[in-house]
Amino acid sequence: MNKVPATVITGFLGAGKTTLIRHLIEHAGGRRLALIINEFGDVGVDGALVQGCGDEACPDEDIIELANGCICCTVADDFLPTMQRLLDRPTPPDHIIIETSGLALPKPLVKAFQWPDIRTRATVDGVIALIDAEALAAGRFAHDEAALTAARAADPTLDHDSPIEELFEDQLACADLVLLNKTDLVDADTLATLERDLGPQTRRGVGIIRTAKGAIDPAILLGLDLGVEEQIDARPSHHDNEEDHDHDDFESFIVDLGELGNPEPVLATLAKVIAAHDLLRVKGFLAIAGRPARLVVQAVGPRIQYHYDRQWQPGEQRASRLVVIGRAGLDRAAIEAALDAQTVPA
Ligand SMILES: Nc1nc2c(ncn2[C@@H]2O[C@H](COP(=O)(O)OP(=O)(O)OP(=O)(O)O)[C@@H](O)[C@H]2O)c(=O)[nH]1
Repeated sequence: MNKVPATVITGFLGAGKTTLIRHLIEHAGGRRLALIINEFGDVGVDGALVQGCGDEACPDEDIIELANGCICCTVADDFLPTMQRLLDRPTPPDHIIIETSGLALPKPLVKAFQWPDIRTRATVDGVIALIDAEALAAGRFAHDEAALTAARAADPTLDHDSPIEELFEDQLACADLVLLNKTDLVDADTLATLERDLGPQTRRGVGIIRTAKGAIDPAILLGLDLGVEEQIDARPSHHDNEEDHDHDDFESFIVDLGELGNPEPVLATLAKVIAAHDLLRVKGFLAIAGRPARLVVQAVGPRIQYHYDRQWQPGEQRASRLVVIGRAGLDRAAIEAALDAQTVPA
């Protein structure tokens, strides 16, 4: 029996995974794709952004959201039953695309393909890691050398990089192909330096391809046919000796707001909040008073992007909802109060 190939898309928060997947669906070339989308927060922003963008290649019922925390920690409860249901269908999809949350380790997910009921019917075609070139150039995945040296001086047994750096390294070490994305945001010299520095962090023979907005021919990504689950044990991870990897280093919550005033002051406030609380990621939908369309807001570190994506539907509640993700210990009350001050009185 032919196994259904599955491609795992990994990459830190905001690297461009959903954008890449939209591009894949829009250029599927006759393949019937199923998507499994996993988000750290549980608002389902990514699913909402992919729905309807390629009905023939991937109708909405083939987009499955796993919003119960990071997929790497809920493999048995969420991921395996989902895979089983997909594979049990009378006509399973031609290819399964799995978007892991930006804080997920890809290795436990690939290992799930070793489970008896899955390994006979599906295989990991390849693991693709996306990197935000702008964030990498800004040093956002590197540890603070001074802080680490001080911590090691206090505790010589300490063998712990920053949690972000560990995740970044794990995602990279698991990849069969690396996409250095957001090349439109950095200059050519910087890109060349990034590529040179990334080389030694990837496994031998792994290619690094430059992309902008995830625009790449799906034929390059899909059909690698590597059977990664057979070799995954040889790929190193910082978390190999841990029973259970938890995400205590990070925190996420949802801010629910009503209708907001003019977008400019709202976005200016958001920029201040992100800087003041060193937020990693903010995304969601805003209802702007007097505007018939909803405003999609996407912030990755300090960079905020936004656009109106569609009209509010009849019967749909005009409300604003943002997922906020940062390092553990966020001052939730202060963040909510600052954003709530932008709400217009009902
Ligand atoms: N300028 C630029 N922006 C990009 C590119 N790729 C993605 N983006 C933007 O970066 C933001 C995050 O992109 P997503 O595709 O949502 O990233 P993600 O990796 O799915 O994010 P999480 O699921 O939250 O981890 C969005 O505003 C995208 O429009 C790119 O190549 N260039």
